[in-house]
Amino acid sequence: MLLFITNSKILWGIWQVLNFCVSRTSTPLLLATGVILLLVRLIMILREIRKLPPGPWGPPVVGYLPFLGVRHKTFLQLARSYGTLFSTRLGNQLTVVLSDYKLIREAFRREEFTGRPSTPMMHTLDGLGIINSDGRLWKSQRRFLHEKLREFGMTYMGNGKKMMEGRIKNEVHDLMDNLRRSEGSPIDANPLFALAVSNVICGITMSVRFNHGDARFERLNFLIEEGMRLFGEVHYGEYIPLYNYLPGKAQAKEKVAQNRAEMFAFYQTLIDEHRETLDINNSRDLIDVYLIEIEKAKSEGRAGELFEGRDHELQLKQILGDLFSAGMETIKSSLMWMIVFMLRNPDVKRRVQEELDSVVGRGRLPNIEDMAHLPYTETTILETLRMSSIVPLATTHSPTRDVNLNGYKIPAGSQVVPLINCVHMDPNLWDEPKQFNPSRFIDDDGKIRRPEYFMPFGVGRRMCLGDILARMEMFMFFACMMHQFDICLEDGASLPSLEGIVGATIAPMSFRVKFVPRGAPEPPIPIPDHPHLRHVGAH
Ligand code: HEM
Repeated sequence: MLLFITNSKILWGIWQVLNFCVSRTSTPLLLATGVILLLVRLIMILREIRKLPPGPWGPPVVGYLPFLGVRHKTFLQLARSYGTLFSTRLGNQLTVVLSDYKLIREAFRREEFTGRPSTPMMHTLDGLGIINSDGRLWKSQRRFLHEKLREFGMTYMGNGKKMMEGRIKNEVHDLMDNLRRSEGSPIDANPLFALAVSNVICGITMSVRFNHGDARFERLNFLIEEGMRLFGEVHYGEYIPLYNYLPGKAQAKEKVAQNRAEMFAFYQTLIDEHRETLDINNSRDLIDVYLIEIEKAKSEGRAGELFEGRDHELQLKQILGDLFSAGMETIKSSLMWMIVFMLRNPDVKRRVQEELDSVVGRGRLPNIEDMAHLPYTETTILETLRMSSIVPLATTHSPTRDVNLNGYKIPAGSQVVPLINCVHMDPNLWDEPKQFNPSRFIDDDGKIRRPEYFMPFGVGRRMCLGDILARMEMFMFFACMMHQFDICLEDGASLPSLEGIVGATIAPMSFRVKFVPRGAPEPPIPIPDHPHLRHVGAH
């Protein structure tokens, strides 16, 4: 049945042939011709299907969509039944799921897998930015951002590293102060971590820093959270376009667009302010870098080619949005998971604190230089990333042409997802994968080892662009928090759940925690602001 519906063009052709025959021939001959044609077509379609990876197929139109539930969990179950490369149809989208790390690596290092699927949501975003763009625009933007972000300190080397450490330290100090203000009473730490992490990425991209309680920051966060919720509401429309025309769904989609417009208006104000004070020989942040690039292209007469002919400022605004959403939620969720795992594993917590006390001492805060001497602290972060797999399906890839993978055909335009949570919990790769054990990342001579099946940042050509920043940030926030505070539950409270909330990332469910200062409180160390950083809002 599914085959007949999905091949309506063929049916139409057959119908035409039959009509033609009716007018010229007798009924039995007509029927025989029709049946033969249908059988031939059926065989051709079945042959095509046999080339696809195996997998479950659902009813016509909706496919496996009604049985999907929580995607990464359902895919994990299906991988157990159908193997490490399976496919299924979700609405009108063929989805291919990879859960073998070698296969994921093999696929994602190939140019053909750098495409993004063409879905209604992608159309809303207009293929702009970095995360949802593909083809030449993505390639040029990836190269450009890679180079420019290194200049802003997303590197482990040289002055850039120092500059980035300075920025992060500012936010670490602020966060420590805010946590200390709670005076050891139970709090929901989520908003404080969100603020600190946002300030790092907003500093790099727009020279903006928000203070606690800032209305603009709260609005931005609200828009992002509402965006996620609305995206969930219209999610089925990604697979069945007609779904978005159901009552209520069109409004949700409209609201997504309105929210995006409001965020873009915020970015536009900052772009305009930057343009007024632009010094083309000295870029303060990523907005300046883009404005200088635009000016340069204009003066060299190649403005029309810049960003593959797309609107320059729209592209810049989408880049700002992409980096804010990619760089904020991921790190905040990871840090919140670190707190969860520390509460659930007091022995690990104690060992991290012992290591910090013996290597760093109590007289100063940890810094990036200490990272190399704190293997247990670092591997506690790695183990958190492994167990939480906060981006379990990475971002969806889509082959730009029909490709062959492991003997199967992966058609152009299909959706290809890596099942990172499956790789991270595979008992054939990890000893007792459900146990929280940072030492698994430390080899016999005490060195940290990152096996190739550890892939929290994805792999290949579209691997995370912010992994260096993420590692630095997570280390600084986590090490300083553990150095300064004992993390405890309020009396009688149960341990926070390992079940996460599925949104853009998998974040821990809300919980309250006490930050009890350890030893003498650290005197605040004044660190000069980045010269261009603007403070927004009231303390
Ligand atoms: C714990 C923190 C983070 C994790 C776990 C993480 C994970 C990921 C993953 C799994 C992908 C998709 C890879 C793929 O599709 O194959 C990705 C893409 C991306 N990430 Fe991250 N990320 C983190 C932090 C950051 C930060 C701080 C930034 C900001 C600079 C960032 C920027 C990006 C961008 C721009 C992409 C898209 C790259 C592209 O499409 O070419 N990420 N990240």
